[in-house]
Amino acid sequence: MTQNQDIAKGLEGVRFTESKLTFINGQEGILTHLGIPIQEWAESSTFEELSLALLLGRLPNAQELAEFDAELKANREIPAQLQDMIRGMPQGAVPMQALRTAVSYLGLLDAQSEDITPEARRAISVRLIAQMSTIIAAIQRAQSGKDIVAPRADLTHAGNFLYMLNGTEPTTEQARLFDIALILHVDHGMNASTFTAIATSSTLSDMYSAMTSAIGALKGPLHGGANEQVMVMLDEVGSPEKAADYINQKLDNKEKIMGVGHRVYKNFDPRSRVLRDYAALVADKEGKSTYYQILEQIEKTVVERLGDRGIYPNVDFYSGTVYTDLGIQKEYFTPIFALARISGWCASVIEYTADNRLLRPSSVYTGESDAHYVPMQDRQ
Ligand SMILES: CC(=O)SCCNC(=O)CCNC(=O)[C@H](O)C(C)(C)COP(=O)(O)OP(=O)(O)OC[C@H]1O[C@@H](n2cnc3c(N)ncnc32)[C@H](O)[C@@H]1OP(=O)(O)O
Ligand SMILES: O=C([O-])CC(=O)C(=O)O
Repeated sequence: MTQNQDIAKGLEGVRFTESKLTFINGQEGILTHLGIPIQEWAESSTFEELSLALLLGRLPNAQELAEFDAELKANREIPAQLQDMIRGMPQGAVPMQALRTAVSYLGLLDAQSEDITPEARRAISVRLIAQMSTIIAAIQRAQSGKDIVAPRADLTHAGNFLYMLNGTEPTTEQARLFDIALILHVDHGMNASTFTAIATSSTLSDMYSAMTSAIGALKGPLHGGANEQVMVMLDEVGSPEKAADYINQKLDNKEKIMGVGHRVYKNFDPRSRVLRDYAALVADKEGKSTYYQILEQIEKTVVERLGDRGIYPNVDFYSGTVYTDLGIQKEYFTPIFALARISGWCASVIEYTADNRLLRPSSVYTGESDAHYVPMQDRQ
C-alpha cells in the first residue's frame, strides 16, 4: 500500500522550527551568527565570546563576557572518577567513541544532570563547554600512554586545550589560530548533529543525553568525520602532482571526495575560505607543506569537474592542515569539531526547548496491506 504523499528524503529543505542563532545562504556562500558574518567573528572575536553570544542570543557586554570566561575557567577540571575511567579505556579506542562514552559518564557524575529547567540547562552547558576540552585532551594523553595534564586557568580556552594536549604552552599565534578554527566550527544551523541534539531534548530528555546523541551524529564521515577522512585521502595521494589523477579516477568510479560538497552550500563554504587563508599563511611561513599543496591541486580539480554542479570544498577540507600544523593527530580532528560545536548544540537545545515540541516526523508506508498472521508450521 503506497500513500500518495511527497517525501522530503533526508528532510532536505524542511523547516521544522525558527532560530535566531545562525543564518546560511547556501547559493551565495553566506554564513552569519546573530546576523554577524562568520568572517567578522573569526577576525575579531573568540570562542568564548561566540559561545556566550549564542547562549544569550545577543552580543555580551564586557562584564558578562568576563563572568562567563571566569565560569568556564572555574569549571575546567573533570572529576577524578572520569579521569580514572578515561585511563581505563581500551588502548586504540576510537577517539569519538571514547568522547561519547566520557560525556555520558560525566552526566552520571553530575548531580544536576536530570534537571531540565532552563537555568539547569544553562549551568550544565557551561560545564560541558569547559570540560569537553579537558576530556578530549585527557583521552589523547591516556591513549598515548602519557599523564593527563591538568587545566590551567591563566590560558584562553584554545590555548589551554593545546597546553593540555601537548603538555607545553602554545605560542600566542598558535593559540589564536586554534581559537579561529574553533570559532569557525561553533554552529551551523540545523546540521545533522544539532538536529539530533534537538530531537533528543524534544522528548524532554536531559542535556547529557542530547550531547551524547549529537556526538554520535557528528562522528559519521558524511558530517564531522569527513575532516579525518580528508587527511587519509591526502596520505593516499602522497604528492601534489598525483592529485588530479587521483581525484579524476575517484570521480570516474563514482566515489565521493571527502571534504567537498554540502547539503546547503552550492558554492564555496565561507568557513573553508577562511581556513584556506590561514592554512596558506601558516604554510607560507613554514614553507608550503605537502598537505597544503595537495589540497590546492584537489580543490582545482574538484572545482573544474564538479563546480558547475555546486560541489565545492566545505569546512572539513582545510581544517586538518591547520590542526596538523598545530601538531594534532588526525584521529582527534573530529573530537575537536565537537569541542567547538558543543556550544552550538547547547545553545540550540536551549533555544528549541524554550518553546518545545516533540520531534516526530512520518514516513510513507510501502509495506504489505491486508496481511494475516501465518502459524510457523504453515510458512515456506
Ligand atoms: C561539517 C559537515 O558536515 S560538511 C560535510 C562533510 N561531509 C563530506 O565532506 C563528505 C563528502 N560529501 C558528501 O558526501 C555530500 O556532499 C554531503 C553528504 C555532505 C551532502 O550531499 P547531499 O546534499 O546529500 O548530496 P548528495 O550526496 O545526494 O549528492 C548529490 C550529487 O552530488 C554528488 N556529490 C556530492 N558530494 C560529492 C562528493 N563529495 N564527491 C563527489 N560527488 C559528490 C553525488 O554523488 C550526487 O551525484 P548524482 O546526482 O550523480 O548521484
Ligand atoms: O550544515 C551541515 O549540514 C554540515 C556543516 O557544515 C556543519 O555542521 O558545520
